[in-house]
Amino acid sequence: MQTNKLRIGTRGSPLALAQAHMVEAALAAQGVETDIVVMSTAGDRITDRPLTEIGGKGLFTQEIEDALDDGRLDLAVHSAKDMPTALPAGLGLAGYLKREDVRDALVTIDGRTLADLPAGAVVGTASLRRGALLRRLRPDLRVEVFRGNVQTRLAKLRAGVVDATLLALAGLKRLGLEEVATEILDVALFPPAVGQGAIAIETRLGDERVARFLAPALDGDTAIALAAERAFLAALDGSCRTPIAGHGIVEGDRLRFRGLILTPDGSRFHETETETTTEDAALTGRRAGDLLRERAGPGFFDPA
Ligand SMILES: NCc1[nH]cc(CCC(=O)O)c1CC(=O)O
Repeated sequence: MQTNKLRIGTRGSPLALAQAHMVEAALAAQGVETDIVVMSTAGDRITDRPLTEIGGKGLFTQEIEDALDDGRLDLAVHSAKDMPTALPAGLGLAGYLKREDVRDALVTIDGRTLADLPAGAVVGTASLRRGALLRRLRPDLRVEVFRGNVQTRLAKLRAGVVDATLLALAGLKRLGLEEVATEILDVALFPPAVGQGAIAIETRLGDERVARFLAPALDGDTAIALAAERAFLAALDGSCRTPIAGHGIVEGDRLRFRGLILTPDGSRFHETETETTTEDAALTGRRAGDLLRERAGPGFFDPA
């Protein structure tokens, strides 16, 4: 028998599942029935090497996108932060749920804040951006590569493998773990990754049926901010090897955008801040990216 349920593809981590359930709930609110299909990706299976070594962001999306492309799925739910700027032919981001808090949180076991951590304390993070921002503020700390999903990282922290870790507050909130955050870091000091806090919904381009069902669940301001941020990332040709932060804030018909690139050791950085109309979001992001690339000059991202 033919079923009209929409099939939602997701990774199987607790955070991915929580996010898929949020999309499911948004669709259920309009009477749209769904099935959640859990898929494993290369990024989930390879957990013993830094992501930069295995080769990029598509790692967490390939298997899901293949299933979307050949019709086994109708939509896929992702953390916007984990989505490459270029998607496979025939697929696109239909939009985003309303964005959660974009900030990073420091987590320590004993309640010490970033300022309280002693010299030499070990901070685990897999993110080049967090590592570079951390080194810029506290060059006396030791930053170590630290992978695994949110629960795995918290378990390593409790086991004493590291003294502290940095996680997206959005993820902690969605997992009901907000209270583990020791310190919520200000965006001025710790600007977020492009897309942080936003849940992206990927669909087949031209699938009008799915687009119609999704439309009421999507948030316009989030889409504007993300258009600027993702254009910024694309202009910088941002790979996993580049510490980049980009943050768009929409207020009425105005968009404020801040972009930052750093060397991995945090010693050098270039930053830009602009305000434009929301209509120019993608252009604003692209110009900011071009500007920083030009200012940084060739070689900025190449390890010396
Ligand atoms: N790369 C993993 C990832 N992708 C999205 C989030 C958090 C949720 C979000 O940013 O929406 C996380 C975990 C983290 O950074 O702590």
